[in-house]
This record gives sequence, C-alpha cells and structure tokens, in this order.
Amino acid sequence: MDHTFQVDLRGVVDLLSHHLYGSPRVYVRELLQNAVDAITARRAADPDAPALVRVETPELTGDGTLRVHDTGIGLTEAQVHELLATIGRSSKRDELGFSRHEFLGQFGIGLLSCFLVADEIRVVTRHGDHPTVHWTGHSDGRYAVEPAPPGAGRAEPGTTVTLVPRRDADKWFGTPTVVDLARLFGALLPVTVRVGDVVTTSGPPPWPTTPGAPVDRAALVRYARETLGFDPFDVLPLSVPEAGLTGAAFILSTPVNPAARAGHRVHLKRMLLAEHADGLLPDWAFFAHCVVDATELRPTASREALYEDSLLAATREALGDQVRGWLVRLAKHDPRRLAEFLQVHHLGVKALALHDDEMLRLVDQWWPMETNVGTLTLAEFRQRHGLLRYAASLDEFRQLAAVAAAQDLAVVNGGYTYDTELIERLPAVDRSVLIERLEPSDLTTRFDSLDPQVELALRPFLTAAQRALERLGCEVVVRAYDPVSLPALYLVSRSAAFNDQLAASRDRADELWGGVLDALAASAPPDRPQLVLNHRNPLVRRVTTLTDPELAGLAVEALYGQALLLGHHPIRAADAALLNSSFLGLLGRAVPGQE
Ligand SMILES: Nc1ncnc2c1ncn2[C@@H]1O[C@H](COP(=O)(O)OP(=O)(O)OP(=O)(O)O)[C@@H](O)[C@H]1O
Repeated sequence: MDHTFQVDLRGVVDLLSHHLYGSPRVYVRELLQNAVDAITARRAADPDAPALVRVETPELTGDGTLRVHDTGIGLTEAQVHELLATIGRSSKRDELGFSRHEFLGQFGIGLLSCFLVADEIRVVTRHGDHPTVHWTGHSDGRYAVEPAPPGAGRAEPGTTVTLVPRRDADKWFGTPTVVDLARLFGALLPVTVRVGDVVTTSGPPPWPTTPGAPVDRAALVRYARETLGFDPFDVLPLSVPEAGLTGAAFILSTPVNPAARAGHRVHLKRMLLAEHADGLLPDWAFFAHCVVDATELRPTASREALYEDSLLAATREALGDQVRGWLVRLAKHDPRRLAEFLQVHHLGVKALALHDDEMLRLVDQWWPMETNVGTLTLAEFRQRHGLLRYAASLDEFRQLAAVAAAQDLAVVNGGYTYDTELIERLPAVDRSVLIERLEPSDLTTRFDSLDPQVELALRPFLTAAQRALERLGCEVVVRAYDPVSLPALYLVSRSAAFNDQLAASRDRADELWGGVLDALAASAPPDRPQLVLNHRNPLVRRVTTLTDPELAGLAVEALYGQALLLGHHPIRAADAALLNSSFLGLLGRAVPGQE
C-alpha cells in the first residue's frame, strides 16, 4: 500500500532558519517577491492592470499584524490548496519543472520563511472573478481554507498576506526596519512598493540597461556614495547579454587586501540577491566592486548566493575582460590616472602579478621602480640599459647603488615587497627579457687595480691592515674607484654571506645537525668578505702611508666598522667590540695628554 510523506513543518522551518537563510529578515524579500510575481502574472494577460505593493506595519494596522497587499493575479480556492499548503510546489515552474523566466520565485518554499518571524500567516486572495478565499496557516503545520464570508470578499483581484508576529520577533516588524529591508531588497523592483506612505522603490537602476544607452556617471557616483558608502576612483558600465546582465563596476579608491574579497552586490531580476556575492569577478580584479542585475544567473535556494555553473563562469570571464579593458584604456589614454590607480592598488596588483601574466605586464609597463639612475618603469629601464640588473634586497641596493652608478652600472632596487619575484618572473612572459641579479663581488671586477709600484709600496700597510682584520675573517684589498668620497666598501659575495650564516648556525647547533652543517660548509667555496679601500679617497691615501703599525691597524678597523654601518650589514658581537675599541683607540690618539 502506498503512503504519502508527512512533513513536520516545525522541523522544516527550523531547517530553513538555521541552515538556509542567513537572517529572518529575508521574510520581507520573500513577501515582496511573491507580490511582484503575482503582479507580473496578472499583467501578462492584462498589461494595464495596476502594479502596486503596499506594506502596512503593525504601527499602521494597529492590531499587531503586518500586511502586504498586492494587485496581482490572486489564487482560486483550488490553487490555494495546491500551492500554499504544499511545500515545494510553485506556480512559477513550467510543466517540465523548469523555472519560468518571468518570475523571481521558483522553489516553492519562500512563503515558509514567514514562519521565521510569524506564528500564523493569513492569506486573503481573489483570482479574477472567482470568490475571495481565506487561507490560514500555522507554524505547527495546521492550515484552514474557507471562502470569505458574504460581503467580506475583496473588491479587486489581488492578495493580502497578513503575518501575526511571533513574540520574540517584534524587532523585525518595526516600521523603520521594514522600510530599510524593503529598500535593501527591493529598491530596484520594477513595481512600486510602499511601506505606509514611504515609497521604497527608486526607479530603474542608475546604470545603462539597454545597449547603447548613455552612461550617467554622476548618477553612478551618487549611487556609490549613498548605497555603497564610498567615492569610487572610477566607474565603468558592465554588460553581459548572455546572462541578461547589466551593471557597473566601481573601482575602489582605497587599498584593499586582494585575499579578503568583499564580494559584489547582485540583483536577480531587480531583487537584491546578496550584498557580498562571491564569484562574479576573477580574483585579480579585487580592486573593483560590482553592482549588477541579471536575469539569467541562478540563485542558490537560500537566494543569498549565486549558483556556480558554466554561465556564471562565462559571465566572470566576460566581466573580467571588461575590467581589463578599462585598465588598458586607462594605460593608453590616461597614463596619469593609471599611475594614480597603481599608487593605490600596487601591492594587490603586484601580488596578483606573481601569477597573472596580464598583471605582470601592467606592472612592467607602468609601475615606477626605484633605480640608481632615477625612477623608471622596468620596461623603460630595459629600453635604456638592455640588461635588467637588480639588487635583491633593500640593503644590497642601498650599499651598492651609488658605487654601481659610479661604475656606470644601472641597478633596479628589487628590495620592496614582491619586486624581486616579479623581475625574476618577467623572462617567463617575455623571452627577450634578460635579467641579472647584482652580485656585490662583481663590482670589484670593475674597480681599477693600482699601479704595481704603488701596490708594492703599500705592502707593509696591507700586512698591518690584514693582521687587524684577520680574526674577523675579512680580507683587505686596495683598489681605485668612484665615488671619491667613499673611503671603503665592505663586499660580501652571496657565497660568503652563506658561509657566515652557516658559521653562526654551526655555533648554535647540536652535534648531529652541526655535522650536517659542517658537510655543507666543506662544499661551499671559501669566499671571504672583502674590505675594499678606495685609493682615490684622500683620507685612505693618508692612512696607507702611516708608518705606525698600531695606528694603521686602528684606522683600518675604524674604516671596516664604518663600511659595515654604511652598508647596513649585520653587526656581530665581534664587530661591535672592534668598533668600540677602534673608536676609543683613535680618540685616545686624538686627545693630547698623558694618564
Ligand atoms: N501574493 C501572492 N499572490 C499570488 N500567489 C501567491 C502569492 N504568494 C504566494 N503565491 C503562490 O504560492 C506559491 C508558493 O509560494 P512560495 O513563496 O512558497 O514559493 P515560490 O514563490 O513559488 O518560490 P520561491 O521559494 O523561490 O520563492 C507561489 O508559487 C504562488 O503560486
């Protein structure tokens, strides 16, 4: 024998409230949606039928209930039985079960959302010339249907839905709350909605809704200010005909974290679906906030998010192209504005450029980088200097920028967030790009050696100097280079820096790990850091002629300390001690008198 499923309405309402809808406030949306659909259905047969939805809050009704009146198609008694009391039954699907295009509803559960805030729902409805029907539904699952008492029938076709609030749901029925919710969800609806005397619909959207219609920028900026709460950097109209989508992208005027997406304001058939919907734009377009209305995109059953399907994917791509087009146009016709845009969003743009070729090209062409030959984009730098030579850290750049410039070596500062990674990714998108990381020790090859005679004469000094710095593992050399004002340069090749780190770790490591580090150290080349004294510097020349080996040692130690500090090199304990002793030693020599 066949039986029919029984539904525990309380259980279903509990499911809706805890797992489907984000907040009980959606009851306003569902009521408006049903009223608008009913008007749409009536106007399909009678285009001149009135189109008005009136909401009366308890403040107006005076009996504690909220009422929604519509001039829609209404229901016959048979339809009331079939549609209102059957969960999942909807008049808005065709014979094959597909949602009918002209309606907002489709699932046949919307009315149940009223039970999130009401214990009892009453519907008084009239379809055409049929008698008026009264339906009362209770949250415990009971319902009653009866014809209207004689003389109490509706004068006109349409429906009135009355909610008897639950005791704990009063806050959802205050007039200001209902006005706000009606505006939030239904401001763009194509039917006039009034809450009491307040019209909550605002007419058509502020963006062009037909192809070729002019863009009213002032209206869009006003909309952003009033509805989204910010002044956009720029606005661009959006259109994706396959999705029946029109709208606008508002470019944010303050930096945002690309990973923390705020989402987009999405309307479906003029009803707000979500204020923060995901998935409408590609990730890289984090700097744009969209407001759109679409007829073909599908909602999830909660009506609070977009259903991820191939149409949404195609829409995302098309919208991405339109935002990209905006960037390209800006680059072509208004580079100054593009520079302003990048000033605001460079960190986000760079983060995406690590993965997105298009963004990388944008950074390459338009982001001004610090270099030792002035501020240039990477593309400009390559055009002027060919090879893209870069320092991989801020310290390295600071240490070497001036010296490299004096040797005619142009260097880009790759020390800021993402810059080195971006430079190193450039050859992957453009094979013709040649890059080279500046190796500090490469610089020495560009310095001039001294005349052999001079070199010979410097031997005693060099011996004393080397003795002074031996215990620090530093080699002293003398070369002639520019700028003349620089007395000494401390140069650490990358392998020497690695050795230094290895030694420091070895000191802290236990036996087993220490053994591993020793093995590594053994395989590393024995490159030592160098203190390169500049023979063109007048002070250095004087130092090299000192005959007192102790004073020569002190002077070299002081030059070593100064080179470390100037180059932003780490100062180890031994270095600090040496700085201290050389300073005091020189001071002792400088101040006359005996103990
Ligand atoms: N104001 C109204 N006027 C006329 N018919 C209505 C009205 N409200 C509800 N109905 C009828 O009741 C049915 C069920 O409504 P319900 O809101 O539960 O679902 P729906 O609107 O069809 O779909 P969804 O769950 O997506 O909102 C509707 O399909 C419609 O036929």
